[in-house]
Amino acid sequence: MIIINDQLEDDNDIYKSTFKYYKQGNDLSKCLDFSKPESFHEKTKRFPIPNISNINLPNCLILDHFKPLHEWEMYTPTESIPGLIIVPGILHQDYRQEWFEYFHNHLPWRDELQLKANVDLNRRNQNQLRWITFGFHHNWDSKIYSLNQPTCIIPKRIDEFSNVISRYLNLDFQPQAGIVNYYNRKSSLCFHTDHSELNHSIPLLSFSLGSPAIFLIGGKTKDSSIPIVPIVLRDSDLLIMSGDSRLALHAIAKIIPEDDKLNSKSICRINLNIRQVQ
Ligand SMILES: O=C(O)CCC(=O)C(=O)O
Ligand SMILES: [Fe+2]
Repeated sequence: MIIINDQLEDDNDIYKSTFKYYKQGNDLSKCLDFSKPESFHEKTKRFPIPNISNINLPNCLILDHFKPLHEWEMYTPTESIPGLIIVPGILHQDYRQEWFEYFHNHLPWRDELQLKANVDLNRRNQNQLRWITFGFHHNWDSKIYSLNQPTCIIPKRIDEFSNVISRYLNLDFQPQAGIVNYYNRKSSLCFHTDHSELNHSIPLLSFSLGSPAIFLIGGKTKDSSIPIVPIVLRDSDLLIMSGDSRLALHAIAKIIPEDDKLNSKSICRINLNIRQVQ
């Protein structure tokens, strides 16, 4: 009897079953996929990009890496929790590999940035890397940011990236903390919310590099009536979690490796997640 009850509970957890469904299968037919217009045209609303004729970011070395602003497209899914924004493919094709390599081969080994990681960064074991954090560090157990740490270092490229996005999209955003997530073809990330930051009215920026992934986003709690929306996040897609979506449950159910010969331990997707804490 008890076993049957347990089974029922599992089946009733739509978050668990949806995650399992997308983790196990390769069914992309219900996903919003911004590389396939027929998959998203009727399920998203497109809104205009702010009209900024010239942006002046002194010494910004990476501005040329982005597509010109008039080529950016901004969408919000009509069924998802409000406030979720997707800006697909913001980098020029020529720079995408270079950005992946920067986060894969360069950033983690920069001692002076006072990074934290799931591994000993002195050992340079790339394939074991799952995450690094920068800026105000987050205590995973207490879920509290160390706001009194003596220095809060934001890597220059990430600071410039945040500035370009804020200026282009007219956001009031200061990068103060962040995580870089490293995924291999077998990796996934369970449903969670990001609520440790003190000010939830400020959006969170999430930038994907490398292999596509199935991202799921639902409501703020599992008993919410808001549907879980599956979205394929591809190389150089920007996701902004603002408004209600800032505190929504979200997950990465599956990585879709594009190269079948890829070693199962090799990092094939990287996500940069930048937050303003206070
Ligand atoms: O990898 C992703 O796209 C999501 C990462 C994420 O949700 C997080 O770091 O909190
Ligand atoms: Fe998250």
